[in-house]
Amino acid sequence: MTAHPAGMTYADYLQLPALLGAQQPLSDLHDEMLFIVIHQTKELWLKQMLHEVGLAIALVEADDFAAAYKALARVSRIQSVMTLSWDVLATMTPVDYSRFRHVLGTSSGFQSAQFREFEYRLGIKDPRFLEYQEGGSEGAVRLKAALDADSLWDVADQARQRHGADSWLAVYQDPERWFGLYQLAEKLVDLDDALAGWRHKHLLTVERIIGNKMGTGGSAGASYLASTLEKRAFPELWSLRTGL
Ligand code: HEM
Ligand SMILES: N[C@@H](CC(=O)c1ccccc1NC=O)C(=O)O
Repeated sequence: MTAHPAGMTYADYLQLPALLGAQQPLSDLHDEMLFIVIHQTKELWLKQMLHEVGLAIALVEADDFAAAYKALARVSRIQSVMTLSWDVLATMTPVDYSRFRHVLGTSSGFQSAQFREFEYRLGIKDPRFLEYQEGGSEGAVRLKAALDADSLWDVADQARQRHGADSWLAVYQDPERWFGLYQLAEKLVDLDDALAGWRHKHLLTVERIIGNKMGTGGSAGASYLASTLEKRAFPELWSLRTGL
């Protein structure tokens, strides 16, 4: 219900009845609440990061680099918070988790449409992950749109060409000349760096909590997650460094 601003309360504005009514553990075990809260928080932060990345893409297309840096700097700060939150989850012991893990069934992080949309919007586009979404669902529709749209990498690379820089290597060889592009590229590296840091903490936390058990989503578990550590949204910005 939307209240008139004069009668607006904290709970109305933040829709707390809906938000705080959405934690419904399926077991009566204490730690399942933590598991739900961590994951819901992560989905909220992903929502905010997608909001910022969408803005950054439009700003880079409009050649407003300074405003784009601001949105991207916010994304990397949110990524830091997400990476730190693994330490909260790691207070859950293997036995605590194993007691309610069965309620999860075959659900898993593979099905996080927003995580995949974030990867797609940056430029990590593996269409196989579309299969994990239920056909016609909001997640599936958004994910398909993200797969087809220009990514942050696409628009950054178009900006480089528009400004007449021969290559990203040339930008890094003369950062003063290409200052706007150089700063933009370093913001992209910050995002990729933070994403790899998040993946690494996920792997360590998983090893700590389930060892080498298989994942509920059907993967081999820790060894699958280890294979994702090599993923980069902006591989060219990493490889060019060898030539500097
Ligand atoms: C006890 C805690 C957790 C365990 C044991 C765990 C385990 C796993 C495993 C084994 C996978 C591979 C898919 C599968 O076979 O299930 C996976 C994927 C994933 N998990 Fe977790 N996870 C945990 C917590 C989290 C949390 C807190 C988040 C988010 C903040 C998360 C996000 C994801 C994402 C996004 C994927 C897909 C990764 C990719 O394909 O690159 N997981 N997780
Ligand atoms: N894949 C995890 C389960 C899991 O973590 C999960 C289950 C349901 C909702 C979110 C989850 N988080 C990320 O994988 C496991 O194998 O135990």
